[in-house]
Amino acid sequence: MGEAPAFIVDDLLGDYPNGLGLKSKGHQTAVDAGHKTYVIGDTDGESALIGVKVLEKSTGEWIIPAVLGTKPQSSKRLSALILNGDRILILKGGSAHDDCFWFLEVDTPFVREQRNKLGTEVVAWSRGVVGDTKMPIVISGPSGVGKGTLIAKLMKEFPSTFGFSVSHTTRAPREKEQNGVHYHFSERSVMEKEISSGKFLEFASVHGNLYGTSVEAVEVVADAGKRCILDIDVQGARSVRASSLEAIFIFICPPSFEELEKRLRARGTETEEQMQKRLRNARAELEQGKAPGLFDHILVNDDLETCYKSLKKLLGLDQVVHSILESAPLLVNLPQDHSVSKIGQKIVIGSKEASENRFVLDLTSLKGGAPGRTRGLQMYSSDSWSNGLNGHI
Ligand SMILES: Nc1ncnc2c1ncn2[C@@H]1O[C@H](COP(=O)(O)OP(=O)(O)OP(=O)(O)O)[C@@H](O)[C@H]1O
Ligand SMILES: Nc1nc2c(ncn2[C@@H]2O[C@H](COP(=O)(O)O)[C@@H](O)[C@H]2O)c(=O)[nH]1
Repeated sequence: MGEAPAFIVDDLLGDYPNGLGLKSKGHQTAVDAGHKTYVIGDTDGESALIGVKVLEKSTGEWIIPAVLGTKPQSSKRLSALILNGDRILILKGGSAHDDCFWFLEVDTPFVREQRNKLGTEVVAWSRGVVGDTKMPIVISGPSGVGKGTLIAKLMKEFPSTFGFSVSHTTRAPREKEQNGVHYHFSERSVMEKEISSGKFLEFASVHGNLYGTSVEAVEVVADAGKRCILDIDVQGARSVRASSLEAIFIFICPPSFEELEKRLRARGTETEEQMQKRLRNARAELEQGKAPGLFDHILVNDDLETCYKSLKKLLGLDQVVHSILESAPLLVNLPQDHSVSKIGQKIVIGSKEASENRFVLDLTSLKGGAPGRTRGLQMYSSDSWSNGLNGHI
């Protein structure tokens, strides 16, 4: 719990009631959700990032919540509205199309889970991505099976489609491994501290070292408009499966245990002792990989090209791609001074300067959310909507 600040919410806000259950005053906005009021914006007058304070209305107490996810940069004109009682849509006036829609999750399953875990008030940011970016892909399997090789082929053939989630690890870098590219190489004490502060989507002790996927690692890929690939062990896959991140889970098997050992030896990156440890763990992982409900697909990596072809097939990469024009989403920057009104799952956004410029933000097909990005937002001009092209009110 924070100290009561030297202001009350009505002093901060109140000039711009807009009929949406929110009040905003330029750099700040306030939204009611149940018995709490969320004050969002320039809350300390100093930070370049959007801050959040929570007023518990029944007690009049102010709470400074733990804020998860990448925080948005502040904006001079913020609008906000509550959706389904569990998340707040924030519109950042004067921002580019890839930075103007954000969701502050206040009571989603992820936030509730983190609230229980951290024992404190929690909110989580998730940037809204316009268009149909597909859900992340988790690739798992024993050490040496060829996960990295398959992922490298995919990234090489489809560089603008896929992005790699760069994990953190306490293991020492191998020759040719670059910090920030293959892994974020970390000190154990630092990584443990970051784990307890909620920075990681999942983490596990693997072959004697800590490995983990930060929320940011997944968000960076979504922000680049790419589909995220995670190369993680079976424990990590289980944690992601239990988390709120929707993903497709693929397990890679070797054709035989002998072949797995041969590949690991031929790679020549491990000492004999480490290799024995990895091979011991591989037996357990191969058993766990078959656990019902954990993996959506199992691929045997015998002949590399055949396995790669199967991987592409299950990711739908062998299908005819729609024309770019057909699938390209409408991307517009948000005017600084804008009006917002909500009709069902559709948000009508108008420009105060050019009244003919009105757009509809359609939230009907939202996917994902914190941790990670909120995908599936659709934008179209209000003309195409009123002409009946995009469904009825
Ligand atoms: N189908 C295959 N046939 C023969 N060799 C392969 C095949 N796939 C990968 N390899 C080789 O096996 C070795 C291990 O592959 P890779 O490093 O991709 O495994 P990995 O699953 O990512 O391992 P780790 O989990 O330890 O990172 C590499 O030397 C790679 O070139
Ligand atoms: N649970 C997680 N496992 C991870 C992560 N990053 C990598 N891994 C797995 O660790 C082993 C060993 O990798 P190596 O690079 O040391 O050979 C392998 O199975 C990876 O899939 C992670 O973030 N979380």
